Amino acid sequence: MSDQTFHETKRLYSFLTRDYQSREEDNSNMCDTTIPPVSISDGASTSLYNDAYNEFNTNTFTITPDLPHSTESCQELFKEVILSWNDLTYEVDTTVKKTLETRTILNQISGQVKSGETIAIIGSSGAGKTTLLNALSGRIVGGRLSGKVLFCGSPRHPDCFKHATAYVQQDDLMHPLLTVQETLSYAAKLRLPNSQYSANNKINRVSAILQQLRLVGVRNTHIGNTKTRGVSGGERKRVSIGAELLTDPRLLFLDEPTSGLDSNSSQLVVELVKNIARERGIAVLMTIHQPSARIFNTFDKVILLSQGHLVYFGPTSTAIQYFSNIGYQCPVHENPADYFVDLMTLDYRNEHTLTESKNRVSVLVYNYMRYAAKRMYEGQLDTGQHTPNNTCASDVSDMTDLIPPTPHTQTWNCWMYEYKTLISRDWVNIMRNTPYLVSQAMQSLFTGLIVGFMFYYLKHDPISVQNRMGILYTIALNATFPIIMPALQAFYEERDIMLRERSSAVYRVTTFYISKVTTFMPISLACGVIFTTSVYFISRLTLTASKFFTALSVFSCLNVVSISFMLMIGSAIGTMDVAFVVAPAIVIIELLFGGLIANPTTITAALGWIRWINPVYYAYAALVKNEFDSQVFECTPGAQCYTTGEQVIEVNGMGRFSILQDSLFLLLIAAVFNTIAYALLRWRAMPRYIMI
Ligand SMILES: Nc1ncnc2c1ncn2[C@@H]1O[C@H](COP(=O)(O)OP(=O)(O)OP(=O)(O)O)[C@@H](O)[C@H]1O
Repeated sequence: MSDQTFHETKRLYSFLTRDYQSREEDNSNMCDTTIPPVSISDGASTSLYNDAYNEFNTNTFTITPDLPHSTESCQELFKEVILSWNDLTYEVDTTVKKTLETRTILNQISGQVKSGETIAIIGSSGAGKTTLLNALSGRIVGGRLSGKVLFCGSPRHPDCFKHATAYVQQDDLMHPLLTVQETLSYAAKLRLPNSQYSANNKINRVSAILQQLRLVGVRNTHIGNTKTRGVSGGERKRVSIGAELLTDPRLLFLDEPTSGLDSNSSQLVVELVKNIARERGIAVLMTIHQPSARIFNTFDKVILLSQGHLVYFGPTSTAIQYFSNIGYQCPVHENPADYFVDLMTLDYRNEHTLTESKNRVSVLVYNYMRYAAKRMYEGQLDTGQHTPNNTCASDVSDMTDLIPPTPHTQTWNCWMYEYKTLISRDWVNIMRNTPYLVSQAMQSLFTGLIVGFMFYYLKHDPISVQNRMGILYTIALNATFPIIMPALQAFYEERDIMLRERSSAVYRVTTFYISKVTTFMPISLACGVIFTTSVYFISRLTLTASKFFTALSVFSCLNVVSISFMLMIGSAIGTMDVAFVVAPAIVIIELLFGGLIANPTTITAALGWIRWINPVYYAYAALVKNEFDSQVFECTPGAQCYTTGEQVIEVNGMGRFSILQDSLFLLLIAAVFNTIAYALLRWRAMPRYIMI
């Protein structure tokens, strides 16, 4: 079918599917043939178009309408419409051969989902399934989205919509070291408002979800990931779904919930979701790539998409009949889903197959437009424009005793409760991360012993001056790379979970940020104490209580700066790969200008200022002052060497500030880094979704 035919078909469809009232007003125009039949040299398609046009005018459609006849179907009519969408179109700008082109990803998609209904969005890869799901769930970023989406009959309010709906992402981002029960319990603590749920209520809800999703047998098994063995893929998916169901959403979106699962697990996931949706009156919309025949038949309705166009939207039970009516009879032993997807897929093997498949898709799209227009004309296809009585305010508590009287008015729990829950979750996670803890402790002890014995038993001769400076610089260095890099990796994993949880407004950014600071700092400080103590005692740096504890305090300040720096990099940079290049590059500059490699007083003015913003310089200067203050060195008379520690401090350009001032500068830098990190994290967690 040519582009022109398609365009004309769309015009007709737009006209036919327009709001009933306005169409009534336009009917006279229709009789006056305002939209004339097109004449395009595209045989089959043109003829179909003209047939449809004439059919519409004479009202002699041949497609049998699938009116509900059974009792169950009649009940359908009384279900409330949770979400309806009309003429949903999504366009993005793409650059093709240096020219900017507009690409239409979704093309005038209309439909609706009712309470208790499970609808699958099916199509080949690139058909626009995820885009449609994102558009309906209010998670589209960038591009232009137009059309109308109504939630319970009203335009969506971002906050209310977020709290009343749930989205299960394709990747199950969860803490791998928590058990299934802990994962759900923490989700319940964070997501359910204390004003409506007591601690016991929350425990009961978790138990109910475990039972409903058949997770009781694995309740004490760790979630796991690619590195640690845990529950199976299907169980992990059910945990993800369970965490979302805890809040009793009115509408549940699932992006490819069966991807990566075997057919039995997929079947179980879909069936459980459908049963829970029915029981609780939740409307479910999910994308699915190529479901098995059994799974396909589980869905109440299907949305078949091809190249961003609607090919069929209606009951699963009538899909085969529909396709048969338009000339595509599904073979008896073939999986209908496979058959439909094959029909809707463009065949790129050669030019001939491509043209053929394009024509077929155009015909399918066109036929659906015709079918939809007729159904709408007869008042059977509700695109959700007429839902005046839908307020979604109906109390669904009679469906299950688990649902509280007002399930959708989530309010934030108090700051302290949220913080305590997050910190407790973090500590459980970190304490179970034995490889991380052991490697951090061993690294500190091992390098501490190596450095200590390298400079074993320092004397007070001129050579010991250089060794002392080397050892102090190593202490400063140890508070940079070994602290920043492992923490950065751990932070990225946490950050991704936070961004997912924040997209459902589970907790505040502040509580997340402070909980991270209070988790990472103690561990790095403990490692710092192990390292500094080993070095001090073995190498015999000046061993007085005051000098030792001062060195420990300076080291701790630099640790705090390093953790703040790590948080800033982790918040600023989108991906861990880039962060792992940027962070070391900056730390190397800090070390270069730290005061040992080049005397800071001799560095050119153009670069000399770097030391004033360099935490390593302040830490090293403080450690040098602490060690060399009041020291006397044995210097052979007539030889050129230091006789006092003060000379060392002065000559090496470390005497500008006192130890206290250096420490305060370190804390100031940490405060600046934390402020930037928090602002960036907030910005990153800010929703940029287009919601219509
Ligand atoms: N923001 C965007 N900019 C450019 N192209 C986009 C954008 N969003 C989606 N697309 C394109 O739109 C098409 C549909 O994407 P979508 O992810 O919805 O497909 P899908 O049906 O979910 O495919 P799959 O099953 O492979 O995930 C793809 O070709 C994709 O590249």
